[in-house]
Amino acid sequence: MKIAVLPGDGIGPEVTREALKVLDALALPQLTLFEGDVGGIAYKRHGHPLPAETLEMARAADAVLFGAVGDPECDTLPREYRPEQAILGLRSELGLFANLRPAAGFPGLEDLSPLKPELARGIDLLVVRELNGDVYFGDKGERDSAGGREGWDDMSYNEAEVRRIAHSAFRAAQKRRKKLTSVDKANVLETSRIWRETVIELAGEYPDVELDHMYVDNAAMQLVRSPGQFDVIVTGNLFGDILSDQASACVGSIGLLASASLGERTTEFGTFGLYEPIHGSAPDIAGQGKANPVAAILSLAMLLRHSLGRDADANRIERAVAASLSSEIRGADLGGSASTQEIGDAILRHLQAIA
Ligand SMILES: NC(=O)c1ccc[n+]([C@@H]2O[C@H](COP(=O)([O-])OP(=O)(O)OC[C@H]3O[C@@H](n4cnc5c(N)ncnc54)[C@H](O)[C@@H]3O)[C@@H](O)[C@H]2O)c1
Ligand SMILES: CC(C)[C@H](C(=O)O)[C@@H](O)C(=O)O
Ligand SMILES: [Mg+2]
Repeated sequence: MKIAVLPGDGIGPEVTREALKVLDALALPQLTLFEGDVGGIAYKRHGHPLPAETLEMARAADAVLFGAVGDPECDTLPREYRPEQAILGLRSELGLFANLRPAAGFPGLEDLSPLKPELARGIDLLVVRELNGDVYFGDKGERDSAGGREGWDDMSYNEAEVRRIAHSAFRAAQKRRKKLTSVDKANVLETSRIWRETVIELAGEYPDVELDHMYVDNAAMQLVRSPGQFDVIVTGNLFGDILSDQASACVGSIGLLASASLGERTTEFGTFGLYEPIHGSAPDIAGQGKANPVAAILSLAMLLRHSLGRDADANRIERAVAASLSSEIRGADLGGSASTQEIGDAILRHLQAIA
């Protein structure tokens, strides 16, 4: 089993270190780790945020464990050299079109959510975010206009792109509470009209799944008003990015939510994938030991489940995280004072107790 570890920038290396501690404690046989540079650190060391050797390392692995990219010192570079291009490049080069972002309330954290505790307790949803298309990957640029410099980004989705992510979402719903909400802006966008019509066409193949549609503005509102109504949400790249950060705040902190990015490639043990927290490099707290490593540790659990076929280990990690959170060892993001390392150590202790 080969895992490519790409810690990246800012808090990426800090949270990835804690995830690797947990992985180490599992003492998996025949596991090889490869570590590569990605993001701002890769630009500074190799002149490119996604060096060819990093991409090759990712390709050759069964799974990629990714930290975060983003470095304020790189913000004024031409777009192709900016750290964020590295994660976009990995997602598209590796064909990872389905981004699963689960958000569920943790016992003991209800009072830390900005929502009423009874609402926070009811959150158990999965955002299935399309990851290879939309306005992220359309043509873009800058041109002159009567109003001065004008930036433009093409937004598009074709039927094939919608179909493959919709299949992923319907299948995910079948394994959960069988309810799928497709989120779009079909009252305004042609992209969304094709999206909605294509999802409806596919629904006939999944008669056991209840499908509804919601405009994204309403979805953002419903997510804070009554999040318990959602089971699986399927949406495009941009809307999924925004709604998943919002869902994380409803649960309690962006430091809690993990993600899996999957495509069609399978490995000897499962599905090839890239696993990362939904948060970024958090330059405002980097290097201070304040980052919550839970999202990174839960991303490792998703890696074990989807790419390495190790469900029991994944479940054990998830139980250890839940136990640790309810034991009130929490970081600054959750009103506590535990450091990144102390949170990792606490999870490790719970993991060993669960064995
Ligand atoms: N997948 C990725 O690598 C990824 C994702 C999002 C943002 N980014 C990049 O990260 C940089 C910073 O972006 P941003 O500030 O908008 O988003 P961010 O997610 O990095 O941070 C948003 C806020 O949440 C806090 N936060 C994030 N993760 C946390 C954690 N684990 N524990 C405690 N607090 C945490 C931060 O301190 C900050 O106040 C930018 O360069 C951005 O492009 C990268
Ligand atoms: C850094 C950025 C390109 C990325 C995205 O928008 O997909 C991030 O916000 C995320 O959620 O993974
Ligand atoms: Mg995001």
